[in-house]
Amino acid sequence: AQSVWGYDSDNGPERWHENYPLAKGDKQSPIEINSKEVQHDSSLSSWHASYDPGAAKTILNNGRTCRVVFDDTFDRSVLRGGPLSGAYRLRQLHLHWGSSDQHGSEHAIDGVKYAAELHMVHWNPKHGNFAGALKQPDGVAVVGIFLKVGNTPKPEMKRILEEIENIKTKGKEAPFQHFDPSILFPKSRDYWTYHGSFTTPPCEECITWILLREPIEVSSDQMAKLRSLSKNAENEPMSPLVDNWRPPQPLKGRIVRASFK
Ligand SMILES: CC[C@H](C)CCC(=O)Nc1ccc(S(N)(=O)=O)cc1
Ligand SMILES: [Zn+2]
Repeated sequence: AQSVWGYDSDNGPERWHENYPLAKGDKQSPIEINSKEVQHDSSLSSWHASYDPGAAKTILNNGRTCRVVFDDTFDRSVLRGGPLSGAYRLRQLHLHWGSSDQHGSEHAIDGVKYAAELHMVHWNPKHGNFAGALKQPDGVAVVGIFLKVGNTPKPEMKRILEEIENIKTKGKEAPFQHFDPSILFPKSRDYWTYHGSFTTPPCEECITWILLREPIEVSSDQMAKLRSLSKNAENEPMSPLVDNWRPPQPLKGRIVRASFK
């Protein structure tokens, strides 16, 4: 029987469409960004995040990623501006990473893959709730931040990585409070934006992607910490949680706009 979707050969991205037909849609994510084909759009305004550190609730390992969950029951932590109209509520953030520093990001820029990619997931409250928002083309907005291995690692990542000890195996969850995720943003607000999908099943095409051009730096040790997470539950055989990324999908004529020249 088809096991639940994942990133292994028997349940990975090449087979998702068997249970999730949207995976073969024509607005799928991630994509390969080719700078030469990007259109600079001077009408794109800058985006603004106003997050309440008190909205952070818990951090969990769901066997596929490490996710921080926020209180999104009212307009408490919101993203606005850029390609968006209205305020989108921050719901969760999570990461995708590789088995080595040379790969792990989902989007690629001119063939360059980063060691990891952090996603901050927001939804449009005009659609009532998250489940309703993912049925709408303007339902969800995800800010993507690339993580690059370098020698001036960003101390702000430490808070998330320190919690990893407490959520080593699938199903583990720990309190994660008083955290403002905007400390993770790089200096530059330059971004690319395009319309796409969840990069995991059910692959709904409801996402306005806002990909930040400037990566944040992490150390190789920090990446090793991320790779010490397991996709198995506590009493199951050890299986490292690595390579939880979907490869780039066909652009199918979509335009990628840049906020910068
Ligand atoms: C039932 C709908 C959905 C499974 C609820 C869970 C969820 O939030 N999924 C999700 C969110 C973000 C991304 S990504 N990687 O940022 O494109 C991928 C999947
Ligand atoms: Zn993601």
